[in-house]
Amino acid sequence: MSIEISNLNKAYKKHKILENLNLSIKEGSVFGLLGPNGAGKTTLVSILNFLIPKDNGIVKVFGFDLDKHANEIKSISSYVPQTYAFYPKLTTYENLEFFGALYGLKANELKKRIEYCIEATSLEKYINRQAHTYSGGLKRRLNIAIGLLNNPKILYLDEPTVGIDPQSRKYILNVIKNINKEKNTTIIYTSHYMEEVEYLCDEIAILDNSKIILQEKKDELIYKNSLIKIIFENNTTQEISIKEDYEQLVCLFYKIKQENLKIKHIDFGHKSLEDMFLNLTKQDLRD
Ligand SMILES: Nc1ncnc2c1ncn2[C@@H]1O[C@H](COP(=O)(O)OP(=O)(O)OP(=O)(O)O)[C@@H](O)[C@H]1O
Repeated sequence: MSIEISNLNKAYKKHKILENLNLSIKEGSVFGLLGPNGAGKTTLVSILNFLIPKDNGIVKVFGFDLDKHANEIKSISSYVPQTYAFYPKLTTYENLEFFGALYGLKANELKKRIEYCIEATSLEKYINRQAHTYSGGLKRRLNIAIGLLNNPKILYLDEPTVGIDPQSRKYILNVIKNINKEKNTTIIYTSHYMEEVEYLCDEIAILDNSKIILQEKKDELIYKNSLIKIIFENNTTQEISIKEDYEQLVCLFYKIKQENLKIKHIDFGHKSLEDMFLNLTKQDLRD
């Protein structure tokens, strides 16, 4: 396991943000952490990255205990925050040199790491341009490039595609997929873009009311929410959830046979992740 959390608690005064939270994340997975505004996603990721302390609970990262092995955990983790975390007056190369030096990387190794980070995020053309001149998509890619400098085994990405166009978003999602595939890096990905999470992640958890209310492999989630839509020749349609309405499905096929109903088209799909999310978390605003 890359992350094992048991009975994690965090509160601000009397406001409980995380309450007896349990979570396990497998090594090498791309893990989507979802939740409504204010659910506690950033709080959880911040605890895992030593930005804020937990109140109590046991947290292990690659077997290292958060309370006892901070240095070991920091050396294998990297956190890419929602905000831009680079110097706008520096170029890509200068930013990477600066942050690489902070990791203590020496000349030769630093050069190699910088080359890898530039290639992984396709920033070759921009290495000598000051970061403040970049588009939103390039800035996001530079943020990720900096996050790769320490060759992390676990990479936290907090809403890395906010405020950029669909082309840049797709590009960044593929960059993330490649990092995971090439290096088996565990990716913890928070986002409000459900279609992104569906495209990228192999496992999904939803945080709400200070607890994990769902954790499921994506394929399993899709299977459980499969829908069959039958359109009849008289243009009436019937949509049936295969898992929930099994009896209804059998009755329908019985009726089709008995009444010799003519089918124009059968569609097979699944509920969108957004529908599943709203179903579970309900529609009322949190913040
Ligand atoms: N320093 C703080 N003091 C008091 N309350 C805080 C503090 N930091 C966060 N909170 C509260 O903790 C809750 C969880 O916040 P957090 O930022 O972790 O949520 P989130 O799931 O990341 O939300 P979003 O999707 O909007 O980014 C919110 O209600 C927030 O107002």
